[in-house]
Amino acid sequence: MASDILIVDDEADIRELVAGLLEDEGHETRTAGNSDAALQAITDRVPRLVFLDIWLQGSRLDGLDLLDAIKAQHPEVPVVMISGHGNIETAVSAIRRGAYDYIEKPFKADRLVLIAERALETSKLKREVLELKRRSTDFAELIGKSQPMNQLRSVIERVSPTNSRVMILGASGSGKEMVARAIHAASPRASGPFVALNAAAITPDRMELELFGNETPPGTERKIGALEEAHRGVLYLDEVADMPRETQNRILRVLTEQTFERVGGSKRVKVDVRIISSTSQNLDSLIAEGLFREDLYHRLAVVPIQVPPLADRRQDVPMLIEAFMNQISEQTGIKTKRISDEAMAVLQASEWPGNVRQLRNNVERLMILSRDTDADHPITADMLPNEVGDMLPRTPSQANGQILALPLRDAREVFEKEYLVAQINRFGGNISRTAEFVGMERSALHRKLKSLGI
Ligand SMILES: Nc1ncnc2c1ncn2[C@@H]1O[C@H](COP(=O)(O)OP(=O)(O)OP(=O)(O)O)[C@@H](O)[C@H]1O
Repeated sequence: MASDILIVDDEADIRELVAGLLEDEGHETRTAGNSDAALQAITDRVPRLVFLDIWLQGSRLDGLDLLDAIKAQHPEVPVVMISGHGNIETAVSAIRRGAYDYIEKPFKADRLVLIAERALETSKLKREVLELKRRSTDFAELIGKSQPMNQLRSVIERVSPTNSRVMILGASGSGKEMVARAIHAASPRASGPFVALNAAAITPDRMELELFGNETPPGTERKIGALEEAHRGVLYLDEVADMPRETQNRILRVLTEQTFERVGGSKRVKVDVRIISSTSQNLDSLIAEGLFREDLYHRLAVVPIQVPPLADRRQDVPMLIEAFMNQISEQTGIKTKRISDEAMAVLQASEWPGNVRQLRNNVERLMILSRDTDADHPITADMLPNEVGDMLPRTPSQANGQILALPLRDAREVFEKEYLVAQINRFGGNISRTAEFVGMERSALHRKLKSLGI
């Protein structure tokens, strides 16, 4: 796992030795010979790990004071103390003050590398735990075998290894963030961070702070912005169209210059971040209205990816329901249930304007509401939440009572047409499966469709 490591020691040969050993392991290193240079390096970009000498000769702050200063601003960054022979006690007290570990001079190369790997791994795990807690979902895998899903998967496979900026377009709840995570997981940045920022959930006045972080007086904790946090990883800008115009201008600068300024700061911070953005809005009209910068769109959407709404891949509904049931059962201990064919037909035919998220919420509701019913009793259509029934497409003839104005023969034809169109949609255009379900021979169904003009 390549990481940005800062080595602080007053002796140049120790600095070079440590840096050389870590670089041989594929890490990126920076060095500082005194406390001010170290603080400056941290200000330039927050490292993932610091090696810090306890005795910093000729420095404004000694090692322990510098440790305090680093911990005050960046409690999450692990610091490994480098101690001389005679100051093990000081090293132990450093651990009480928040150092991750210490290494004694003269040290063996293996031990140094091992401590670095362990410290990086621990802080990565901490980040991941935080991230998992924050995420409402545990799914790493995109579920669905429909043609639109297979197509989406192949686009993800092709775009992941590149460093191209991707813009994910699709309705709310359709799985845009999951796609972004899948790209990250399959990319060379997989071991780096995935930082998500939802522009729709942040007030415009906090936007810049969240994105760029700030600079505060020494000794006070400062906010690390999402861009800095995502160094060597991916920054996911969710609902990018909700970004204030002013922030759009600044993002555009970041994209052209690969550097940015923190709020209240004057220095340029350099980062290596792949940006994946998403929107559920129609960007063309926002661009036409002057609400979204067209040049920013072109920079962000080097590869646009469209995520299909659930209504365009109804065949995936049973598979999604099964996966959600298993997942919810694992999390809550509620047993999974069988769903009757009739209830499944309703679930598959519904419109799902809130897409996969809405489906998942309904599965959860269903499981909770039916938890006390007999385990062998399947979920039937009358047990479905009203919300599901309300989403069934209203056929035009039902909607305007037209059918009542027709003789039986014509009414039957209207009904057959609407019924078959709905079934074909439900099975994603697959005639064999539709025929099987409606109880007709495939060839008979073909003839029927032809005679009805479908
Ligand atoms: N193909 C899929 N397989 C499994 N779960 C999915 C799939 N698509 C979406 N989900 C689930 O649906 C929910 C919504 O997905 P996600 O947050 O990725 O959607 P989104 O399009 O980013 O939503 P929003 O527009 O609200 O940000 C999550 O719980 C996610 O796990």
